[in-house]
Amino acid sequence: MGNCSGHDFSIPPGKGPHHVGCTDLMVGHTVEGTFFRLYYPCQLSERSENPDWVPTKEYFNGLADFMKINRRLSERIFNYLFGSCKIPATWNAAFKPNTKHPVVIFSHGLGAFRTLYSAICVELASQGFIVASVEHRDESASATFYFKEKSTPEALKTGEPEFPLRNKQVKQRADECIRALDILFTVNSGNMVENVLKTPFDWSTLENSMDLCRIAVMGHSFGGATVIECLCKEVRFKCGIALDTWMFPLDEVIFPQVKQPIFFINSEKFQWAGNIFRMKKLDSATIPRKMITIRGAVHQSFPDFTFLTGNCLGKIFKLQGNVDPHLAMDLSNRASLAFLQRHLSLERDFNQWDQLIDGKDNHLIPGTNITLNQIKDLEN
Ligand SMILES: CCN(CC)CCN(C[C@]12C[C@](c3ccc(C(F)(F)F)cc3)(C1)C2)C(=O)Cn1c(SCc2ccc(F)cc2)nc(=O)c2c1C=CC2
Repeated sequence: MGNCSGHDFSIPPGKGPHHVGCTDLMVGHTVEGTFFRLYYPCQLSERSENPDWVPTKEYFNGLADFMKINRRLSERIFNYLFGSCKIPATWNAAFKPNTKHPVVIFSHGLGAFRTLYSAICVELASQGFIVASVEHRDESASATFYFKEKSTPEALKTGEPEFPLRNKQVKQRADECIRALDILFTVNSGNMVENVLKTPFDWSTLENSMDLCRIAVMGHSFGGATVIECLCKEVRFKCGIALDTWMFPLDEVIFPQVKQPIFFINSEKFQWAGNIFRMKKLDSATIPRKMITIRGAVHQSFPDFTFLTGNCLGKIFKLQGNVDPHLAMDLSNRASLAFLQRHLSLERDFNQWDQLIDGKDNHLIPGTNITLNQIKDLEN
């Protein structure tokens, strides 16, 4: 693994039995198109060219804008810190056609983009999943690109109420995840998809490779809200895993329409009573709804940044809590795999981590750290 910034901070490789490949697919030239990064079990290839973690420097500029920091200064800092960072996967490696693979669609958070959750996506692919990490064009990504000017620019104007924009965005995000799923269905049935990006990956090798009865949706923060919206709209998603979900964009009127199991995996530091109160509205006596909290974790414990700076910067930028980043990620990924085995009826050994779904671990809290009376104050 290459060094990211002088120190040896790199994104951990997958722990599963499969080598991991990754490639990009963009269908349609405009902002209405679909754009995602695919992580998949691949054949061992002698050339191990790993793709850059951040695809182009425009993304660093977008990130700077999102964080409201000066572009010139931050571009140099980001390049110094992360410019040489690689994703632990082989770019455009040949797909490994043997069994049918379960599928996960991943939705990034506000200000993020499709490559920032590769520790999660690579782990899932190494365990035999095909993962499509969508790049949203709802103006919630730090940056994205397409090849034709878009219709009308829109962002939150000062004084404008936030909910209507965020609710519109979460609906668009869900549509983009469903469009990505439709494209995977097309590929699986052997039909051609026109990839606007000229990547040397042969998509026809994915024909009949996906187990399209075993599909889950997963996301972080705004992406967690996108999970709930997706489950409501699309029954092909058999379950959802929502990482440190931001519930604000969701209209609670859809909650009774969500019939699939949901797993809320929260950080200890990000959550607050109002947000937990909304998650609890999805509690059900009949449908499996689970929640765990990772002790000492922060919001950034889920995206890749948590691995890429030392403790000092990690603490300053709140990219690391007071839990080891690798431990937090392992707990989240293993609990996720156990939940996916249970609700996609996989024949694997992920049930070895069933205890984590109930928060039975020193570094986990079953449910939430938010005390009930904090939530009760909101009830009346
Ligand atoms: C100025 C914007 N301000 C108001 C919204 C809050 C900005 N903010 C906290 C940040 C993202 C932060 C970040 C990244 C990266 C470095 C770096 F130094 F490592 F590069 C540092 C510092 C800045 C932590 C969040 O938005 C938190 N958050 C996120 S963070 C998703 C993300 C974004 C960019 C990434 F690179 C990685 C991950 N996703 C959500 O869906 C939601 C929220 C809040 C509510 C809903």
